Amino acid sequence: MPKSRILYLDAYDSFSNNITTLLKDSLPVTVETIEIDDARFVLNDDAFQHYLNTFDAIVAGPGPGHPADPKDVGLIGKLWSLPEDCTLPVLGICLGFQSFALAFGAKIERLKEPRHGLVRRLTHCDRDIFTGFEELHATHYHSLHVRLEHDVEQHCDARLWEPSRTCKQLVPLAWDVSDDANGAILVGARHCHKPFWGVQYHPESICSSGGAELIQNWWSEACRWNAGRKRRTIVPAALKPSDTRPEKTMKRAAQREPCTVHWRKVSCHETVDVASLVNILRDHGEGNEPILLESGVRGGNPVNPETGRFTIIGLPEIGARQILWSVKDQLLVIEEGGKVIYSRQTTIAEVFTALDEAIDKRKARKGPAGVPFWGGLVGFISYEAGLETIDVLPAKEKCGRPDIWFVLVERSIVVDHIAQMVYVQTTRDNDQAWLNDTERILQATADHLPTGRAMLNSDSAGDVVAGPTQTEYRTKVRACQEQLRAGESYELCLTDQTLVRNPTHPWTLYQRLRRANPAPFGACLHFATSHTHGGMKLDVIGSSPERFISWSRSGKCQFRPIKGTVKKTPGMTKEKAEALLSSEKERAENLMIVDLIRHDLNGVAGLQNVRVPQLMQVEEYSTLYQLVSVIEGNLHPSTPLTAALAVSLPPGSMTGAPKKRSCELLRSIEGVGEARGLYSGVLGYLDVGGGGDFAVVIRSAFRWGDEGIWRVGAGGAITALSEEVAEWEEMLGKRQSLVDVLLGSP
Ligand SMILES: C=C(O[C@@H]1C=C(C(=O)O)C=C[C@H]1O)C(=O)O
Ligand SMILES: NC(=O)CC[C@H](N)C(=O)O
Repeated sequence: MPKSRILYLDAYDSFSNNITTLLKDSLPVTVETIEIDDARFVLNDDAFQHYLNTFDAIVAGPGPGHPADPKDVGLIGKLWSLPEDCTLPVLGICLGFQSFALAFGAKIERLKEPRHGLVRRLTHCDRDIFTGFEELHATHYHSLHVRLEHDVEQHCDARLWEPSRTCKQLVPLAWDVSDDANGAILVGARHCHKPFWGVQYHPESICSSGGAELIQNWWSEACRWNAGRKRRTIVPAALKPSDTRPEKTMKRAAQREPCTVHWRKVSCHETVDVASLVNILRDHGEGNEPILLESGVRGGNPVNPETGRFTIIGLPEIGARQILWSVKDQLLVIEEGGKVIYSRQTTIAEVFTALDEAIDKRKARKGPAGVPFWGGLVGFISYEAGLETIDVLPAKEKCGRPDIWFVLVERSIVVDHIAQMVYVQTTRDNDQAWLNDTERILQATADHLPTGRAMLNSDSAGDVVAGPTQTEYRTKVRACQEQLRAGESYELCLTDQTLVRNPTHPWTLYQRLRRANPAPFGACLHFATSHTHGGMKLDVIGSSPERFISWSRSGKCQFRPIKGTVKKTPGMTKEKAEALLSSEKERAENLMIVDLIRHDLNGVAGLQNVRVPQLMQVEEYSTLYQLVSVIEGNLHPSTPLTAALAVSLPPGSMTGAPKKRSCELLRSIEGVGEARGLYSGVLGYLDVGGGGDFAVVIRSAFRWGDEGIWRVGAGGAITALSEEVAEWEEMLGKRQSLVDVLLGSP
């Protein structure tokens, strides 16, 4: 027997994949998803009705915007007035519920205080789709609500469960009566005789209880209705490939013979000082700048042993292969040996395929066990490249520099800060001489690497060239909150840029930064092309605390979003920070991003078992306390290397939710004359063994060679509960360590 079929109508929400996963996990069904503006159906009601006949039921999803705006609800708006013989059971969630209620006479109004990421206990009628629940906790993401004109004063009044005078067809099923500011809010209802149900909360959220049971209750009701009507679902003919939403994966390159990693291990009796090691390697190198991805150390221990155990020093040869792409000209360029060896206009999806193939070609099966990087591609993907993956156009005049830039690293040194071990590695054949030499140099110095005495070259003071004023920033916070109140977004990560001029050598500046703010994702890199973009140069110094994504060679994929920040002012302790970060505001900010990242992960084809092993724990960094969650899933061995990365850009912690609408809004609110660029993008590596690790580019500065000016981005998540001054101060706190370093006043 073919499985029952549910259609999911996606209103461009950042939680949709969590809902479809919940449906698939809780019911014996297949789920097909289309967007609310699917071009096959928006102007063709016959085709839509024909298509609907191939389903047993529909879930109309949540999303940004207003249910009365056809652009926001699209096809969802057509469900409520279908001809009798086409009607089928629908569950509306949030926006979907509002659209349903609006169609039957309810008023949709703004809440006095929007509720985004807030978890509340519901009062329900214990029947219909709410049968069998004792306590039900519900996560809310809404600014608008359904008003039925109940003239009920008492929350325990039996009339709560009766239709109101003005809206006789809607039967209330659940309320939230815990909200003093907003009064009683309708959170569940059904139509008195049509097969329409709706909830105003998110049953799929990690913090909602009873999601699966609610869905099962609804499915039983839906099946009963279908059986009562003897409704027959038409089994669809085999769908043409163009009829299904393309899976967001790319082709996998054909398997080749595995490459070999040659390596040596040098043990050190003292803590390895990375700066000294880099200085030695620079002295002995061929003039090329090492690429440093450093795990910061404080008092001899990694600042975060879980994400920051290893330091990677890439030693690309002069003329090493580089892969570049920019949003503006969509040109994929490969340079090698100082020449352009490939150049073609491509979509960003093809760039990911090119990166996959570049690694597949060099795939290694064996190398030092436990060392996460054996060689591979090191580089970044800008925020604007991320926007491209979700069809948000960055203002083109803001682009033009490389948005994706990776350099091939064949020789590398990896420091294991816990085992006090240094690995010398090469993926080149016939590289024994280099291995021997480097091992010898490290052996000779290993036991007396000068700790913490790295030489600082001459340096100058810097000056701030441009940056936001408090008034400007606060105006932008207000603009964000107006959008939040209107239901256009649940959370917006507002950012701004400060420009600092300082001609000091980047390596000197980085050495200051690593001492002032050791971080698990420290970075110092210098990239340069020979031809592409007219001979482009880039310097980055970074001290990011935030992992975006990592995946192990065996396919364990992890995200570690940070959301929630407390500055280390005098007298601030971890206990006090924990108390502050346990506030509803901070937890709501974090929860929204956890749900968003679960959605991103649930969207990776073949990925299984999305879980949240750590929900909102306080972690301590040099200058801040941060609230951190961990989301994991298992990648299938056949999943292309960059698949999970490609579907989850730009990082949700730098956008807000829902991601697409929030990015569109931020584009106009931020209005900075420049792209965010590397800031808010990701930086890290793709390893020839099959793993990868990328940080979110924050607490970092970058400089394009032609400018001599460092850009420091900083910002924070704005929610309805944010306070203007506190947001301004949070932004200052986040940029401070970088600005201090660049001004020369650590
Ligand atoms: C926007 C920044 O940081 C992001 C926002 C955070 C927040 O709102 O609490 C925390 C970490 C980052 O994801 C930044 O550092 O500039
Ligand atoms: N989660 C949602 O679907 C939100 C619906 C609507 N945009 C609101 O804010 O009320």
